[in-house]
Amino acid sequence: MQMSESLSTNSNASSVRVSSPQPQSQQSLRRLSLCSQIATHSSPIVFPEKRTKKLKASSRRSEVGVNDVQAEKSKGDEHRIDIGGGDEKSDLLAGVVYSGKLILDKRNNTTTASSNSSDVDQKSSTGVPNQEAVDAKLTSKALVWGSQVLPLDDVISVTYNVGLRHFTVHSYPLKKSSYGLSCFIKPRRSRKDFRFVASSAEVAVQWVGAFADQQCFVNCLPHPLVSSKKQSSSELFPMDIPHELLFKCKNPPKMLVILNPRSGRGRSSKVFDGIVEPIFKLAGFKLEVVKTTSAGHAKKLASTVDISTCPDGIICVGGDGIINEVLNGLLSRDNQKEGISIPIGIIPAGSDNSLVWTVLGVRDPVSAAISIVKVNFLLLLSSWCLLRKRDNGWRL
Ligand SMILES: Nc1ncnc2c1ncn2[C@@H]1O[C@H](COP(=O)(O)OP(=O)(O)OP(=O)(O)O)[C@@H](O)[C@H]1O
Repeated sequence: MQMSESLSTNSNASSVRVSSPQPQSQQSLRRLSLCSQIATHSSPIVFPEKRTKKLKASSRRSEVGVNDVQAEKSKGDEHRIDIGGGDEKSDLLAGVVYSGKLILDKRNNTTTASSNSSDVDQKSSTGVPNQEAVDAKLTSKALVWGSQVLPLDDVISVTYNVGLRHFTVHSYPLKKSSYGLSCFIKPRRSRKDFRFVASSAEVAVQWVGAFADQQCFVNCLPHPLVSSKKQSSSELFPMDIPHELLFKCKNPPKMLVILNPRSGRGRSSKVFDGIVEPIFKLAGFKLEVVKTTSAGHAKKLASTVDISTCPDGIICVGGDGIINEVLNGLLSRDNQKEGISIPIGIIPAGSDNSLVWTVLGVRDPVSAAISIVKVNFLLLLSSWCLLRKRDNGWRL
């Protein structure tokens, strides 16, 4: 099978991580743009209607994160990437950062919410599926293969086992039923893993590196045979992360989680442990979780926590009350400047959650977790204060 890959640099790659300090004005602008990203993150991506009758009929079904118009197309069209179809779709398909041939291994794709990245790849066989390679490309906004489009906004991370030809893309696309009147219908996302096979291990590394360039977290794991005690052979399969991946992979964010176990009539711990923490783990986050023991505990924590232990932020899990406590705790710190500079994430797990929905436009815990993973934090108290003064939306 003839493979051809070409690597080009992406000048438009957005950098939304919080690690490097920037001048204050730029930081404020970035935070504002992040807030607006968050507000729109849970909105559905709607591809415009196709011109032909056949595709018009399927346009309702194409309003999904993973765009599957395959069923309506003839088999001859199967491996063609359709770039036409309107501005929004063209927007997703523009700005190619890497392209080549990939095989989607349908045998190993999972939708299990609880399985973690290493489970997925340990379970996978290393054999190559008997399927045809299709044209694939990674743009700054989406992964496209055949006629399928997976927006990068829905991608949490990529798992790669050193030395193998395959890699797995972990995503949380919106369920079809979540579209429509997004103001009234609770958006629902569920996990979907796509296992791709490249022409060689070197090409797989390049694909994974291209994902890393687009701010996707990369779980780099040893070769399955090396990690297996029985068949350990570090000489045959070096465990070292390929050099080209090493410098592209980012340090995972380190955050403090303050969880009110009484929120949401006692359901918040279940929400966090069952559906939220797996997303953060998949994205490589290092979390320290503290469950509050009484009213006022969250405020005390926020007012005294050593910020160097959670340099990337504090995530509040609960309802409006716990957010209120954390904000007040940060404002009452001896070093208030430090307090208002710490990024704050909110996972709605209370009984009402009106604050997070009103201010950030996110109301389900999965979408909120994905927003934090994709843009790294939700709001900054300093920006919040600034914005509240204006009283007309998220502007300076
Ligand atoms: N361990 C705890 N035991 C009892 N109360 C607590 C505990 N931890 C926090 N609290 C208090 O519980 C109050 C309500 O919590 P929170 O707002 O998070 O949940 P909720 O009432 O379910 O959500 P919402 O405010 O959205 O309706 C908070 O103001 C906080 O002071």
